[in-house]
Amino acid sequence: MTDLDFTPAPLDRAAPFYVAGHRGMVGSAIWRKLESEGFTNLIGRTSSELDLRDRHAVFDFFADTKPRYVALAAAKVGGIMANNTYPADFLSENMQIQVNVMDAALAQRVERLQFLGSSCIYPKFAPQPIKEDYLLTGHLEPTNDAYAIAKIAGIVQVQAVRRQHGLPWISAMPTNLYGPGDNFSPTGSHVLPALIRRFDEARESGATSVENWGTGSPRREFLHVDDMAAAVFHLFEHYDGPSQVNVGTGRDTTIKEIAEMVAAAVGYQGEIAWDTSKPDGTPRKLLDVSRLAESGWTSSVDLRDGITSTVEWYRTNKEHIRT
Ligand SMILES: NC(=O)C1=CN([C@@H]2O[C@H](COP(=O)(O)OP(=O)(O)OC[C@H]3O[C@@H](n4cnc5c(N)ncnc54)[C@H](OP(=O)(O)O)[C@@H]3O)[C@@H](O)[C@H]2O)C=CC1
Ligand SMILES: C[C@H]1O[C@H](OP(=O)(O)OP(=O)(O)OC[C@H]2O[C@@H](n3cnc4c(=O)[nH]c(N)nc43)[C@H](O)[C@@H]2O)[C@@H](O)[C@@H](O)C1=O
Repeated sequence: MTDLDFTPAPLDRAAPFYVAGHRGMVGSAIWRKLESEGFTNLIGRTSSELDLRDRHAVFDFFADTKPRYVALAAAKVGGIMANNTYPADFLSENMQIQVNVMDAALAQRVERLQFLGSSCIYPKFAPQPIKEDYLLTGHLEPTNDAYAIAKIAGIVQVQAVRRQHGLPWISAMPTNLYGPGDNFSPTGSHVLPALIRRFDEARESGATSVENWGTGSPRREFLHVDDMAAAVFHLFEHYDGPSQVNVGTGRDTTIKEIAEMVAAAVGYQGEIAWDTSKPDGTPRKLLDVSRLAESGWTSSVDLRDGITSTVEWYRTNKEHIRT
């Protein structure tokens, strides 16, 4: 694949910048980051104002607002159980959202677009740490194959637009994320918010045992969402290439260790048990983040500090969170 005649440069702070999914955990963090960088023309729509599955509405929206930059952080998102239970929804809704947004952005010749995928695009048993080049070299993890296929299609759409239309769009592949604005639904969420809520409720009720899913032995890499937003902004200004870029910390930990960190952060002192009838998912997915580091960015939020501040955020906001 040939590269484009384009050198990344500072973005124009006054240009219209659409953050798709600006109320979600990642989109809201990107919005905060852009505000702090001085952007004055941010555009956001909730899903009830603009359903991104509605192709005509999306084309009208892009024609009206004519964004120059787009961060595509709108998606149907969930943890291992949600992905495993509703694969048809995860595939169909994500395909519709990303195809509509990218087609409408192409119609308006949007200058810079960044598509967000996920580390689950890589083969279940990929060598660790996982390099960008390992994409499509093996079978996917079955609990999230439908979601992963939609995300892989998004990467290929970005590459195809670059090749056919010469627009310098890019893709970022985040590892597991957490932080303020997360989804704390007991059945639909990812592991960190699920455990924060479960352990905090156990501490409040005086429960002596808490049961988590799987064996606790899988390893995961966790990145704070403020770091993610900083990486997205960095890539807009410093990266241009057809390959997706991994975004993570380069360090992972077992789910058992995560449970112990969360228990300590919330002050829960009872037993930690494991329901091995629930799926473990992929055994390990540690990203190789050297491409991102070479472009000049590394993460900064320490995991224990990030968990502590997320527990504080949860306690302050638990009356209003998504359940
Ligand atoms: N959370 C994680 O651990 C990870 C996330 N990612 C990726 O990051 C991106 C953002 O995820 P995250 O912020 O966690 O997810 P959230 O669920 O927090 O946010 C998703 C956002 O997408 C919007 N959205 C969903 N469906 C539609 C629709 N039909 N029309 C319009 N908007 C819609 C929602 O809008 P509204 O609130 O208005 O309904 C919401 O703001 C996704 O692409 C995800 O795949 C990647 C790796 C890990
Ligand atoms: C970001 C990523 O998110 C999902 O994949 P995942 O990495 O498996 O993420 P998870 O956070 O759901 O689980 C991580 C691990 O933790 C264990 N676990 C224990 N107890 C709970 C628990 O209570 N909830 C959850 N969700 N997991 C739990 C769980 O069994 C697993 O071993 C996919 O949607 C995928 O598509 C994707 O992109």
